[in-house]
Amino acid sequence: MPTAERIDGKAKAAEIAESIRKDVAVLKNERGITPGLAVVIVGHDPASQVYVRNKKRTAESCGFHSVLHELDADTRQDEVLDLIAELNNDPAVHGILVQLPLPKHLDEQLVTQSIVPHKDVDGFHFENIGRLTAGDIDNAFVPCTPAGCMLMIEDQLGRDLSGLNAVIVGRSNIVGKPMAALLLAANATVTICHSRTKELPQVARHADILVAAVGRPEMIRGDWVKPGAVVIDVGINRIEVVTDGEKRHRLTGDVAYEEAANVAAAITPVPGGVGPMTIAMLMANTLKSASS
Ligand SMILES: Nc1nc(=O)c2c([nH]1)NC[C@@H]1CN(c3ccc(C(=O)N[C@@H](CCC(=O)O)C(=O)O)cc3)C=[N+]21
Ligand SMILES: [Mg+2]
Repeated sequence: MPTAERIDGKAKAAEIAESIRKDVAVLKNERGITPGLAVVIVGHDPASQVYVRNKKRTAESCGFHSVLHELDADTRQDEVLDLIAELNNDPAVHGILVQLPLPKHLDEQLVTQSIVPHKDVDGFHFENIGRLTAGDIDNAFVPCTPAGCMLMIEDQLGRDLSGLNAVIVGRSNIVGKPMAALLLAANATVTICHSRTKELPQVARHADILVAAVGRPEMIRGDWVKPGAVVIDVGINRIEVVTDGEKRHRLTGDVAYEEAANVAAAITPVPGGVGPMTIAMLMANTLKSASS
């Protein structure tokens, strides 16, 4: 029997969306502002299309103005940059998100840095990364996935993580690095691990807060987890399983859930954990942009 609390990201995200919906009504009534979110997707990757549709649906349920720009996979870089320039200048658009990954012929860095920082609701612009890293968090857009993880960690442990060891497995610009900045700002002692880290299981076992963001299905086993730890599973891996002779796809995280749940105090499931919280934080960032 797993003893850990299952952290319900889906339910928490729904509560956040409900609260945003109320704030949007007030913003419309008092200032005549409707938050606007523009999502740009290039190409036809099925997983990306699922995420983008989720984002659009949630934005509409929050009362936002939501526009989806679907570009062909062979769209030229200058055409993408022209669209972003148009959205940068559109007063009805408060947030711009370009879905990653982009097709190989496009320069992701050039594209993400072309979004004006005050509409960069993904928090990928260097100005927002700089503010976050320098501790000017209130004036930054914080990347949505680590922001969502942080809210779930706060629910478990409070806002001051003094004396606690946080271990992040994964060093991406989108998750690992901003997650480290947020945990550090909350006074945790932070270790970032990656594929070149020696004796990873041993390092992980020191974690009071373990964040898994590697993109390898169920890599983190039960015996990597310190008893009583809070485990945040950022991984979203589609794996093939065979049930009754039929091939199916199943979603799984970077953590072997059942094993870890026997040791941890609390753990996020996949699906229904970090994913929905990521979308909720995108809505929160867009509302913040429209309000300021
Ligand atoms: N510019 C940009 N910003 C992003 O924030 C961004 C991105 N590009 N590219 C891809 C990743 C991934 N991502 C997810 C968001 C929600 C779920 C989500 O809602 N997941 C559901 C399950 C959805 C399913 O069935 O696939 C869940 O975990 O419960 C997953 C993944 C945002 N990303
Ligand atoms: Mg994000």
